Amino acid sequence: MPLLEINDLNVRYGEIVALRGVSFNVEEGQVVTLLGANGAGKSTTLRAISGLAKPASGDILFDGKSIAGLGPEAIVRMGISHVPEGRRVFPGLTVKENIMLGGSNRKASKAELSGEADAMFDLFPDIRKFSGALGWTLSGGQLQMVAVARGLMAKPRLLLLDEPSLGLAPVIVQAVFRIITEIRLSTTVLLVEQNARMGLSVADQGYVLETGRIVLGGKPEDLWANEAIAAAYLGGHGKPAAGLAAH
Ligand SMILES: Nc1ncnc2c1ncn2[C@@H]1O[C@H](COP(=O)(O)OP(=O)(O)OP(=O)(O)O)[C@@H](O)[C@H]1O
Repeated sequence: MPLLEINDLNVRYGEIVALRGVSFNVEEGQVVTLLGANGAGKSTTLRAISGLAKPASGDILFDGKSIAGLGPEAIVRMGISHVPEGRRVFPGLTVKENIMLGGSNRKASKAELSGEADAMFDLFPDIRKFSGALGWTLSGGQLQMVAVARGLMAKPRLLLLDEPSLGLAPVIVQAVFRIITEIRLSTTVLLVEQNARMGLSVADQGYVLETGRIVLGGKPEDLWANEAIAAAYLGGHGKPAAGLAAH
């Protein structure tokens, strides 16, 4: 049984149809990457899974149980943690306190959460020096690491990661993706990325969304071989980008 099963999912924002008949599975232990241009529906897919967007129809099964329409708190308690785009951190708290907040869904004591947050800095050494600081100024990459560390504090069975590379310099993107390769050793990951090269480099399976529909899916090596993946990024004109073709 897949850990996550999405069947014929439709999501609307008022008149706007954001997802049309989206179906795919995520097997336990896999990294699955959703690719697609701006507005294709990638974030909406994650929002529907984590309970932030209500499906108009279709179903979402997690570990065999329907979670479609449940609220975000119930869903996080079941073991799904969502790291949204935008890396929101709370400026009135230290970096460590920001990370500890991610564990507030669990029954763990403050001391346990504190110990686990300290251990997170082994995975994210770049932000260790900010651990206890107030009034910190973090770079985009460091904010992203705080957001991912916070998501991991929920000890999720499934981590939803929305565009972790957005706006980051290439060297920082590589650091973030190195962390994903470590996370995947213990956690199933559903990743949204516009950076196809990076997104597929860590994936077992990839899907391309276009205007709310899955137009292509498969193993990374098969997707690379298909010009449609380039087309998805070039507005559907089918001209392969040099970077993609060179893979
Ligand atoms: N809160 C909202 N209200 C109305 N329409 C929305 C809302 N959020 C998203 N949409 C619309 O739903 C569609 C899918 O958006 P979504 O954010 O899921 O795409 P995306 O692939 O994640 O793109 P991006 O990378 O820009 O976030 C788009 O047409 C978008 O304009």
